Amino acid sequence: MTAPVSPDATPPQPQAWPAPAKLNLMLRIIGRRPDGYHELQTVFQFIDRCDWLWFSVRDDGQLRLQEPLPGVATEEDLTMRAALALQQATGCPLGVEIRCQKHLPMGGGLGGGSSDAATTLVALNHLWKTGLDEDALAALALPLGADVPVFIRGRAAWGEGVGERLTPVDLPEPWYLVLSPPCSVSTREVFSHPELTRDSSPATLADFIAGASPNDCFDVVRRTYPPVATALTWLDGWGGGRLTGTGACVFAVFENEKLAREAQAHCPTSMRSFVARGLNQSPLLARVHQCA
Ligand SMILES: C[C@@](CO)(OP(=O)(O)O)[C@H](O)COP(=O)(O)OP(=O)(O)OC[C@H]1O[C@@H](n2ccc(N)nc2=O)[C@H](O)[C@@H]1O
Ligand SMILES: Nc1ncnc2c1ncn2[C@@H]1O[C@H](COP(=O)(O)OP(=O)(O)O)[C@@H](O)[C@H]1O
Repeated sequence: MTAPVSPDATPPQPQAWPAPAKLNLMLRIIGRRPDGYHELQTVFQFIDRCDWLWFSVRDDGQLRLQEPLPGVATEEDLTMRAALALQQATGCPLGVEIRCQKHLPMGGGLGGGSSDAATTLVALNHLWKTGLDEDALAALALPLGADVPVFIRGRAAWGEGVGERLTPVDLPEPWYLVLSPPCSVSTREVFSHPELTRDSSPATLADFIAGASPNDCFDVVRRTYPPVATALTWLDGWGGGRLTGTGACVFAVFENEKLAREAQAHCPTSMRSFVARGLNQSPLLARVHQCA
Protein backbone atom coordinates (compact mmCIF):
# COMPACT_ATOMS: atom_id res chain seq x y z
CA MET A 1 0.00 0.00 0.00
CA THR A 2 1.51 3.37 -0.95
CA ALA A 3 0.28 6.30 1.07
CA PRO A 4 0.17 9.88 -0.16
CA VAL A 5 2.42 11.78 2.19
CA SER A 6 1.64 14.98 4.03
CA PRO A 7 3.73 18.12 3.43
CA ASP A 8 5.73 17.31 6.57
CA ALA A 9 7.27 14.36 4.78
CA THR A 10 8.54 16.44 1.86
CA PRO A 11 12.32 16.91 2.09
CA PRO A 12 13.22 20.56 2.77
CA GLN A 13 16.18 20.00 0.38
CA PRO A 14 17.08 17.04 -1.82
CA GLN A 15 20.17 16.23 0.28
CA ALA A 16 18.15 16.00 3.51
CA TRP A 17 17.64 12.59 5.17
CA PRO A 18 14.32 11.81 6.91
CA ALA A 19 14.05 10.49 10.46
CA PRO A 20 10.35 9.60 10.77
CA ALA A 21 8.40 9.16 13.98
CA LYS A 22 6.85 5.87 15.10
CA LEU A 23 3.66 5.13 16.95
CA ASN A 24 3.26 2.15 19.25
CA LEU A 25 -0.22 1.01 18.26
CA MET A 26 -0.23 -1.28 21.30
CA LEU A 27 2.28 -1.96 24.06
CA ARG A 28 2.18 -4.83 26.53
CA ILE A 29 4.73 -5.49 29.24
CA ILE A 30 4.94 -9.21 29.81
CA GLY A 31 7.95 -9.45 32.12
CA ARG A 32 11.25 -8.08 33.24
CA ARG A 33 14.73 -9.32 32.37
CA PRO A 34 17.48 -9.78 34.98
CA ASP A 35 19.13 -6.55 33.70
CA GLY A 36 15.96 -4.58 34.57
CA TYR A 37 14.80 -4.07 30.97
CA HIS A 38 11.18 -4.91 30.31
CA GLU A 39 10.01 -7.62 27.94
CA LEU A 40 7.54 -6.00 25.58
CA GLN A 41 5.09 -6.84 22.87
CA THR A 42 4.39 -3.92 20.62
CA VAL A 43 3.19 -2.91 17.18
CA PHE A 44 5.29 -0.23 15.50
CA GLN A 45 4.04 1.86 12.61
CA PHE A 46 5.81 4.87 11.10
CA ILE A 47 4.12 8.18 10.41
CA ASP A 48 5.01 10.80 7.83
CA ARG A 49 6.17 13.34 10.39
CA CYS A 50 9.95 13.57 10.42
CA ASP A 51 13.05 15.17 11.82
CA TRP A 52 15.42 16.09 8.97
CA LEU A 53 19.18 15.57 8.95
CA TRP A 54 22.06 16.80 6.79
CA PHE A 55 25.51 15.20 6.72
CA SER A 56 28.76 16.81 5.48
CA VAL A 57 31.59 14.31 5.39
CA ARG A 58 34.88 15.52 6.89
CA ASP A 59 38.33 14.19 6.00
CA ASP A 60 39.79 14.76 9.47
CA GLY A 61 37.78 12.09 11.30
CA GLN A 62 36.07 14.60 13.61
CA LEU A 63 32.40 14.27 14.56
CA ARG A 64 30.62 17.60 14.89
CA LEU A 65 27.04 18.61 15.60
CA GLN A 66 25.68 21.95 14.41
CA GLU A 67 23.20 23.44 16.88
CA PRO A 68 23.22 21.06 19.88
CA LEU A 69 19.75 20.35 21.31
CA PRO A 70 18.70 22.16 24.47
CA GLY A 71 19.49 20.00 27.50
CA VAL A 72 21.44 17.37 25.53
CA ALA A 73 25.26 17.41 25.73
CA THR A 74 26.78 17.04 22.26
CA GLU A 75 28.51 13.75 23.11
CA GLU A 76 25.18 12.40 24.46
CA ASP A 77 23.22 13.32 21.34
CA LEU A 78 22.06 10.11 19.71
CA THR A 79 23.32 11.26 16.28
CA MET A 80 26.83 11.73 17.68
CA ARG A 81 26.69 8.41 19.54
CA ALA A 82 25.52 6.65 16.37
CA ALA A 83 28.30 8.21 14.26
CA LEU A 84 30.91 7.22 16.85
CA ALA A 85 29.55 3.67 17.04
CA LEU A 86 29.84 3.28 13.25
CA GLN A 87 33.30 4.85 13.16
CA GLN A 88 34.56 2.54 15.91
CA ALA A 89 32.94 -0.59 14.47
CA THR A 90 34.38 -0.06 10.99
CA GLY A 91 37.61 1.84 11.65
CA CYS A 92 36.45 4.46 9.17
CA PRO A 93 38.94 7.38 9.12
CA LEU A 94 36.30 9.87 7.92
CA GLY A 95 34.30 12.25 10.11
CA VAL A 96 31.09 14.21 9.66
CA GLU A 97 29.28 17.42 10.52
CA ILE A 98 25.61 16.77 11.27
CA ARG A 99 22.71 19.19 11.22
CA CYS A 100 19.44 17.98 12.71
CA GLN A 101 16.24 19.94 12.22
CA LYS A 102 13.89 18.72 14.96
CA HIS A 103 10.17 18.51 14.36
CA LEU A 104 9.46 15.62 16.74
CA PRO A 105 8.93 16.49 20.40
CA MET A 106 11.60 15.11 22.73
CA GLY A 107 10.39 12.58 25.27
CA GLY A 108 7.20 12.29 23.26
CA GLY A 109 7.10 8.52 22.72
CA LEU A 110 7.50 9.17 18.99
CA GLY A 111 11.05 7.79 19.00
CA GLY A 112 12.58 10.97 17.55
CA GLY A 113 16.01 10.53 19.11
CA SER A 114 16.08 6.85 18.16
CA SER A 115 15.07 7.68 14.62
CA ASP A 116 17.78 10.36 14.38
CA ALA A 117 20.29 7.72 15.47
CA ALA A 118 19.05 5.18 12.90
CA THR A 119 19.11 7.73 10.08
CA THR A 120 22.67 8.68 11.05
CA LEU A 121 23.80 5.04 10.92
CA VAL A 122 22.10 4.40 7.58
CA ALA A 123 23.21 7.67 5.97
CA LEU A 124 26.84 7.45 7.15
CA ASN A 125 27.08 3.80 6.15
CA HIS A 126 26.27 5.07 2.65
CA LEU A 127 28.33 8.30 2.70
CA TRP A 128 31.38 6.73 4.35
CA LYS A 129 30.99 3.62 2.15
CA THR A 130 31.44 1.38 5.18
CA GLY A 131 29.35 -1.36 3.55
CA LEU A 132 27.54 -2.80 6.62
CA ASP A 133 24.42 -4.79 5.83
CA GLU A 134 21.05 -4.24 7.54
CA ASP A 135 21.67 -6.90 10.22
CA ALA A 136 25.04 -5.38 11.14
CA LEU A 137 23.51 -1.90 11.35
CA ALA A 138 20.65 -3.20 13.53
CA ALA A 139 23.20 -4.84 15.87
CA LEU A 140 25.07 -1.51 16.18
CA ALA A 141 21.73 0.23 16.75
CA LEU A 142 20.40 -1.73 19.73
CA PRO A 143 22.92 -0.50 22.35
CA LEU A 144 21.96 3.06 21.38
CA GLY A 145 18.33 2.43 22.38
CA ALA A 146 15.70 -0.29 22.30
CA ASP A 147 13.77 1.61 19.64
CA VAL A 148 16.63 2.19 17.20
CA PRO A 149 16.55 -1.19 15.34
CA VAL A 150 12.98 -0.75 14.05
CA PHE A 151 14.02 2.50 12.40
CA ILE A 152 16.98 0.73 10.74
CA ARG A 153 14.70 -2.04 9.41
CA GLY A 154 12.20 0.57 8.21
CA ARG A 155 9.15 -1.68 8.16
CA ALA A 156 6.06 -1.60 10.37
CA ALA A 157 6.52 -4.48 12.75
CA TRP A 158 5.33 -6.68 15.56
CA GLY A 159 8.10 -6.18 18.14
CA GLU A 160 9.11 -8.48 20.97
CA GLY A 161 11.95 -8.72 23.47
CA VAL A 162 12.86 -5.11 24.20
CA GLY A 163 11.62 -4.31 20.72
CA GLU A 164 14.56 -5.83 18.82
CA ARG A 165 12.81 -9.03 17.67
CA LEU A 166 10.89 -7.62 14.76
CA THR A 167 8.44 -9.28 12.40
CA PRO A 168 7.32 -7.06 9.51
CA VAL A 169 3.55 -6.54 9.31
CA ASP A 170 1.32 -5.06 6.67
CA LEU A 171 -1.22 -2.86 8.46
CA PRO A 172 -3.92 -0.45 7.31
CA GLU A 173 -2.38 3.02 6.89
CA PRO A 174 -4.94 5.33 8.51
CA TRP A 175 -4.55 8.99 9.44
CA TYR A 176 -3.71 10.01 12.95
CA LEU A 177 -4.31 13.13 14.97
CA VAL A 178 -1.36 13.32 17.36
CA LEU A 179 -1.46 15.60 20.40
CA SER A 180 1.78 16.66 22.01
CA PRO A 181 1.04 17.66 25.62
CA PRO A 182 3.34 20.31 27.09
CA CYS A 183 5.52 17.87 29.02
CA SER A 184 8.31 15.42 28.38
CA VAL A 185 8.02 11.86 29.71
CA SER A 186 11.14 9.98 30.77
CA THR A 187 10.99 6.38 29.51
CA ARG A 188 13.26 5.34 32.37
CA GLU A 189 10.94 6.94 34.96
CA VAL A 190 7.84 5.21 33.62
CA PHE A 191 9.58 1.83 33.49
CA SER A 192 10.72 2.23 37.10
CA HIS A 193 7.28 3.28 38.41
CA PRO A 194 6.16 0.96 41.25
CA GLU A 195 2.58 0.80 39.98
CA LEU A 196 3.44 -0.20 36.42
CA THR A 197 1.78 -3.47 35.30
CA ARG A 198 4.60 -5.81 34.32
CA ASP A 199 2.88 -9.16 34.05
CA SER A 200 0.40 -8.97 31.21
CA SER A 201 -0.29 -12.31 29.61
CA PRO A 202 1.37 -12.64 26.21
CA ALA A 203 -0.79 -11.62 23.26
CA THR A 204 -0.54 -12.37 19.56
CA LEU A 205 -0.60 -10.23 16.48
CA ALA A 206 -4.03 -11.75 15.78
CA ASP A 207 -5.30 -10.24 19.07
CA PHE A 208 -4.15 -6.82 17.91
CA ILE A 209 -5.69 -7.24 14.48
CA ALA A 210 -8.95 -8.29 16.17
CA GLY A 211 -9.00 -4.90 17.91
CA ALA A 212 -7.03 -5.30 21.16
CA SER A 213 -4.76 -2.28 21.47
CA PRO A 214 -3.84 -1.83 25.13
CA ASN A 215 -0.88 0.20 26.33
CA ASP A 216 0.29 -1.03 29.74
CA CYS A 217 1.87 2.36 30.50
CA PHE A 218 -1.43 4.19 29.98
CA ASP A 219 -2.73 4.34 33.58
CA VAL A 220 0.59 5.23 35.18
CA VAL A 221 1.36 7.96 32.64
CA ARG A 222 -2.16 9.42 32.79
CA ARG A 223 -1.98 9.61 36.58
CA THR A 224 1.58 10.97 36.73
CA TYR A 225 1.47 13.57 33.96
CA PRO A 226 -1.63 15.85 34.16
CA PRO A 227 -1.08 17.38 30.67
CA VAL A 228 -1.28 13.85 29.21
CA ALA A 229 -4.53 13.27 31.13
CA THR A 230 -5.95 16.53 29.70
CA ALA A 231 -5.08 15.50 26.14
CA LEU A 232 -6.62 12.05 26.63
CA THR A 233 -9.80 13.52 28.08
CA TRP A 234 -10.13 15.77 25.05
CA LEU A 235 -9.66 12.80 22.69
CA ASP A 236 -12.48 10.95 24.49
CA GLY A 237 -14.77 13.13 22.39
CA TRP A 238 -13.09 11.81 19.22
CA GLY A 239 -13.34 8.07 19.62
CA GLY A 240 -10.78 7.81 22.44
CA GLY A 241 -7.10 8.55 22.72
CA ARG A 242 -4.17 6.15 22.86
CA LEU A 243 -0.69 6.61 24.26
CA THR A 244 2.38 5.97 22.09
CA GLY A 245 5.18 4.20 23.95
CA THR A 246 5.58 5.79 27.36
CA GLY A 247 4.13 9.08 26.04
CA ALA A 248 3.83 12.00 26.31
CA CYS A 249 2.12 12.01 22.89
CA VAL A 250 -1.37 10.61 22.46
CA PHE A 251 -3.26 9.94 19.28
CA ALA A 252 -6.60 9.07 17.74
CA VAL A 253 -7.21 7.15 14.53
CA PHE A 254 -9.21 8.44 11.54
CA GLU A 255 -10.29 6.86 8.29
CA ASN A 256 -9.12 9.76 6.18
CA GLU A 257 -7.21 13.03 6.33
CA LYS A 258 -10.34 15.21 6.20
CA LEU A 259 -11.80 13.68 9.37
CA ALA A 260 -8.47 13.97 11.18
CA ARG A 261 -8.14 17.64 10.20
CA GLU A 262 -11.74 18.35 11.24
CA ALA A 263 -10.98 16.99 14.70
CA GLN A 264 -7.74 18.99 14.80
CA ALA A 265 -9.65 22.18 14.02
CA HIS A 266 -11.54 21.72 17.31
CA CYS A 267 -8.40 21.07 19.32
CA PRO A 268 -7.81 23.66 22.10
CA THR A 269 -5.17 26.15 21.00
CA SER A 270 -3.18 25.39 24.16
CA MET A 271 -2.49 21.91 22.78
CA ARG A 272 0.12 21.29 20.07
CA SER A 273 -1.08 18.82 17.49
CA PHE A 274 -0.42 17.48 14.03
CA VAL A 275 -2.09 15.21 11.52
CA ALA A 276 -0.02 12.42 9.98
CA ARG A 277 -0.45 9.36 7.80
CA GLY A 278 0.46 5.88 9.00
CA LEU A 279 3.21 4.27 6.90
CA ASN A 280 4.24 0.63 6.73
CA GLN A 281 7.51 1.63 5.09
CA SER A 282 9.82 4.25 6.51
CA PRO A 283 10.69 7.15 4.19
CA LEU A 284 14.31 6.39 5.14
CA LEU A 285 14.17 3.26 2.94
CA ALA A 286 13.05 5.30 -0.06
CA ARG A 287 15.87 7.79 0.62
CA VAL A 288 18.45 4.97 0.67
CA HIS A 289 17.12 3.52 -2.58
CA GLN A 290 17.47 6.97 -4.14
CA CYS A 291 21.23 6.68 -3.50
CA ALA A 292 21.55 3.16 -4.91
C1 LIG B 1 8.86 2.43 25.40
C2 LIG B 1 9.33 2.49 23.99
C3 LIG B 1 8.37 1.66 23.10
O1 LIG B 1 8.67 1.78 21.74
O2 LIG B 1 9.34 3.76 23.41
P1 LIG B 1 9.41 5.33 23.92
O3 LIG B 1 8.19 5.65 24.69
O4 LIG B 1 10.66 5.50 24.75
O5 LIG B 1 9.49 6.12 22.63
C4 LIG B 1 10.74 1.86 23.86
O6 LIG B 1 10.76 0.52 24.21
C5 LIG B 1 11.82 2.57 24.62
O7 LIG B 1 12.93 2.60 23.78
P2 LIG B 1 14.07 3.71 23.97
O8 LIG B 1 13.46 5.07 24.11
O9 LIG B 1 15.05 3.50 22.85
O10 LIG B 1 14.61 3.31 25.37
P3 LIG B 1 16.10 3.09 25.90
O11 LIG B 1 16.86 4.34 25.67
O12 LIG B 1 16.66 1.79 25.40
O13 LIG B 1 15.81 2.91 27.47
C6 LIG B 1 15.60 3.96 28.38
C7 LIG B 1 15.37 3.35 29.75
O14 LIG B 1 14.06 2.77 29.82
C8 LIG B 1 14.06 1.52 30.49
N1 LIG B 1 13.58 0.48 29.57
C9 LIG B 1 13.56 0.70 28.22
C10 LIG B 1 13.06 -0.26 27.36
C11 LIG B 1 12.58 -1.49 27.93
N2 LIG B 1 12.11 -2.45 27.15
N3 LIG B 1 12.62 -1.68 29.26
C12 LIG B 1 13.11 -0.72 30.09
O15 LIG B 1 13.12 -0.89 31.30
C13 LIG B 1 15.48 1.29 30.95
O16 LIG B 1 15.58 1.79 32.27
C14 LIG B 1 16.30 2.19 30.05
O17 LIG B 1 17.47 2.62 30.70
N1 LIG C 1 18.88 13.66 18.61
C1 LIG C 1 18.08 13.54 19.69
N2 LIG C 1 16.79 13.86 19.59
C2 LIG C 1 15.97 13.74 20.67
N3 LIG C 1 16.35 13.34 21.87
C3 LIG C 1 17.63 13.01 22.04
C4 LIG C 1 18.55 13.10 20.95
N4 LIG C 1 19.73 12.71 21.41
C5 LIG C 1 19.56 12.39 22.71
N5 LIG C 1 18.29 12.56 23.10
C6 LIG C 1 17.75 12.27 24.46
O1 LIG C 1 16.83 11.18 24.36
C7 LIG C 1 15.63 11.43 25.10
C8 LIG C 1 14.45 10.69 24.48
O2 LIG C 1 14.22 11.23 23.24
P1 LIG C 1 13.06 10.88 22.20
O3 LIG C 1 13.50 9.77 21.31
O4 LIG C 1 12.70 12.14 21.54
O5 LIG C 1 11.83 10.44 23.08
P2 LIG C 1 11.07 9.08 23.28
O6 LIG C 1 12.10 8.03 23.71
O7 LIG C 1 10.07 9.39 24.34
O8 LIG C 1 10.42 8.71 22.00
C9 LIG C 1 15.50 12.95 25.06
O9 LIG C 1 14.78 13.44 26.16
C10 LIG C 1 16.96 13.43 25.09
O10 LIG C 1 17.43 13.56 26.40
